Amino acid sequence: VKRSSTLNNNKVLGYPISIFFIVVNEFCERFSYYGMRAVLVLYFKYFLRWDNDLATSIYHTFVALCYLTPILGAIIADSWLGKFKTIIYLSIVYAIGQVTMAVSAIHDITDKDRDGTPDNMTFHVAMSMVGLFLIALGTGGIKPCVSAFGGDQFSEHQEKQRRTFFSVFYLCINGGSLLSTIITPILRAQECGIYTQEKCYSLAFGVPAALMVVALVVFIVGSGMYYKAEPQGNIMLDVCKCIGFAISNRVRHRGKQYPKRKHWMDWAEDRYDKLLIAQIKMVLKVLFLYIPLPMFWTLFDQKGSRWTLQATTMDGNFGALVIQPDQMQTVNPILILTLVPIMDSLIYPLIQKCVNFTPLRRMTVGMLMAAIAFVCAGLVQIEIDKTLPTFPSASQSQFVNGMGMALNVSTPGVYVGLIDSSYYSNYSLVNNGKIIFTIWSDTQACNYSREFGFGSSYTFYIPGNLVCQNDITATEDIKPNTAHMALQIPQYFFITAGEVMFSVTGLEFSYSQAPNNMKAVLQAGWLLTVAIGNFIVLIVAEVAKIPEQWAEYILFASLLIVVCVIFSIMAHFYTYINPAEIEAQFMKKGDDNDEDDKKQLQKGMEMVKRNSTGSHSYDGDDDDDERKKTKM
Ligand SMILES: CC(C)C[C@H](NC(=O)[C@@H](N)CC(C)C)C(=O)O
Repeated sequence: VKRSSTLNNNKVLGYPISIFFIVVNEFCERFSYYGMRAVLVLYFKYFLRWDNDLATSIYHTFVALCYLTPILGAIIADSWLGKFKTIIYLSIVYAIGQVTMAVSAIHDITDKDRDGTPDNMTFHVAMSMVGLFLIALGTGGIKPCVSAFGGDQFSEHQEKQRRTFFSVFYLCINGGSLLSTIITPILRAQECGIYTQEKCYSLAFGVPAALMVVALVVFIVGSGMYYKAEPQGNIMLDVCKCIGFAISNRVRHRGKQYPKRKHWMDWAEDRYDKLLIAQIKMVLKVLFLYIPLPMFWTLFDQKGSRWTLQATTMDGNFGALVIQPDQMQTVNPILILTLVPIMDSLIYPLIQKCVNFTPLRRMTVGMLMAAIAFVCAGLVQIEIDKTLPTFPSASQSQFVNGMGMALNVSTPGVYVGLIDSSYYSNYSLVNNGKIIFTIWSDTQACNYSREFGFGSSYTFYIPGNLVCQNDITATEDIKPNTAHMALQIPQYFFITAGEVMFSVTGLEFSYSQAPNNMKAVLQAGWLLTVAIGNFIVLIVAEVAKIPEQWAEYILFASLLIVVCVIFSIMAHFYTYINPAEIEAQFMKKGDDNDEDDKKQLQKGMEMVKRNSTGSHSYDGDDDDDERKKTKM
């Protein structure tokens, strides 16, 4: 009741103006986050000089932390500061973190001997770690609050608009991330510096830092237009105490002499408010439903690891466009930008005409799509395996020096090294396309050029009487990749279609099914499934150790199908609720006399009980009156 009366009336096309500031804020924040993340591993490797393993471990730890901190942000928002203030304060922390990263990447700060490399690496490492910690705290902390705060701007009867908002919100996430993952690698490739010119990581981190400041400013500008729900005390502490009491009370009253209660949480009724118990029941029902969900993210997040590695064994030549393996990941946000509007305006309404395509059904189909994507990945892997020998590592080449003197070999960006007489160089990694090597000794120098295909590997024999281009013979150790990267498009299509059905729907579902005072907490619970999904990738990759990559893809697909079946059974027994209506039954308590109180409480409890036994179903209709009839 309070909510509809305090929502401001500034609307455009039926949408509150305030959401404009929220979606722009999300666009800039995601630009900041994904832009920084895009160059992070390279920064670890080439600036901090870490090896691949350390760089990868710290990167994944950082990503996992970003999905664990939402719990903290949600607790602060729902129990203490409210969403608005939490977003402001944690955005400041976030922006400081981004600026810290940008400063940590200025090599000149400690480059006393001015040779282009930092002299006090401990300083840069320490600053980077502090920066990353603040970013994880900020980005994770605000994430559940921003989406829930956006949802708060709609009144109860604006269910359709709220659903569209979550779709637009998702578009902004992907628009921001797409733009930044294109821009920051370009910035990183620039050279900058005061004393010496080096790869410009400070600019690649600085622009995301600036965008985070813009995100904060935009959010503050909208301040006067937001509906700001007040936090209702330390709700999480109350929830924990209430659950604890219900369990201990149940254990204390084990005997047959004690009458059974319908729900184990009802054992808390002796001490706790019935409204709180009803709200906890709503949250627990949704959290229970979340249990199988991490498996979806386990598959989804392998786009950035396994699928990118798969792309390294493929041919990225698209004619006018040459795609690098890690650039294939941009197919996901590009497809999101196309698929979300198509799904919302065409596919969902069409399916809705034939079946009641409820949120949980959409999520189930989304999981199946992800499983199909991994079957596609497995099939592509089988194709690739037909074309791949096992030795040596792809995209590398070596030189064998047949001359009577030591030789130096280099190409722009790669110094193959000094090769002793009658000895061979290490394998060096070079780009695809035409590469010109400069070979020089004490007495002569020459250029040798050659076309390199994706993933190919060569050994070059430099004869004793080197004149150059025509004298060097090459053996092809590994043929160029022949499986084309376009083969990955179907798997990207399915995983992204799955993401739209699963993730966009899940975001809105988590909001709509949460009681008013725990909206951010449930959003954080949703994000926790992403964090757990990422840990499962690490565990399965470590434990399973499947020698054939295609078999690993099929294993993941099969696991998701099993989980999907379990989820669909659980979803079958879930009944959609309208938390506000249930809460309203309890809220009336203060207004009515005791007798009415009892009736209202009885009615509210009945409602929760009916809902928990699964006697009602979600009706995809957006008409408010109709919705009330079928849902309640
Ligand atoms: C919960 C997140 C995984 C959801 C969302 N991610 C996406 O929308 C991805 N399609 C982005 C892509 C660039 C990986 C997010 O909030 O970042």
